[in-house]
Amino acid sequence: MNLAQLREERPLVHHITNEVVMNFSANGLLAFGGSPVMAKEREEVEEIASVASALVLNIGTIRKEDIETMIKAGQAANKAGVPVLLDPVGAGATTFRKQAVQRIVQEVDVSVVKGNAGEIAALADIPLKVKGVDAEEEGDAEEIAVEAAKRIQTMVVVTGKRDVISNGEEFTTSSHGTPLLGSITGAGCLLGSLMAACMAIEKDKKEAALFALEFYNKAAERAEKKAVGPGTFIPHLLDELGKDDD
Ligand SMILES: Nc1ncnc2c1ncn2[C@@H]1O[C@H](COP(=O)(O)OP(=O)(O)O)[C@@H](O)[C@H]1O
Ligand SMILES: Cc1ncsc1CCOP(=O)(O)O
Ligand SMILES: [Mg+2]
Repeated sequence: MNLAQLREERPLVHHITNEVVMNFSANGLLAFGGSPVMAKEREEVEEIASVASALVLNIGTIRKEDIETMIKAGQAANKAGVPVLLDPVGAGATTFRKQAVQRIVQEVDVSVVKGNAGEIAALADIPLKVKGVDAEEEGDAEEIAVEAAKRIQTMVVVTGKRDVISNGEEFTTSSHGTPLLGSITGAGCLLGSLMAACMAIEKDKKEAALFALEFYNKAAERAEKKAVGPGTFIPHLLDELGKDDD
């Protein structure tokens, strides 16, 4: 994965995402070196998705009418060869969310699904308890990642204390980061934006996902050292995302 190339090209990442994190994701992606655009009007999503360098579908505050919009955008991206990242936020919390993401993975050729253990387990119908948008128990992240990737036939990234990437046959684990990431909202969503930007530059999806995971979590480790709490962690994280990896 060539970070200098990413920062030179500034890939345009089209987001159909939740209202909670829009601003944070845009700022974090800009700091990293990408170019964000948030657009969810059904009339325009196909046009934007097909000229973007990557598409993020994040169901955090999804409403019924948004499902169709996400599918349209995803299919336009597929036609144009634009990679699609799905974040099944809160998929384990309600039947509505679970069915929405299950429909999206059926109708869109999703390049990578990234979520916490509870969300990925729900999407793949693997039993696990969840509460709201956070996983209540991590379960076996490796087992969930491999089984989910096998069932939905796409690359899966399970995030948490340990992050696991799997294609359904093998898995790779990464253990960087800080629990402070769990004290701010949008930490997972922003990781998805970075991963999508990396997929625009690096065609090997696993390499792109692993680079984004490690770069992001190492930036968070550096930010933690400078922060006094979640409030000051956020600006330090944004600053660290703009630096080179060590
Ligand atoms: N306890 C932890 N220790 C280190 N890193 C963590 C921890 N929990 C989450 N992370 C990191 O925070 C980011 C968001 O992960 P997670 O909290 O699972 O997502 P979400 O916010 O979508 O639930 C990931 O980069 C993950 O590696
Ligand atoms: C709190 C909340 N509620 C709906 S979407 C959202 C943001 C979730 O962000 P993340 O999954 O990155 O923690
Ligand atoms: Mg999340």
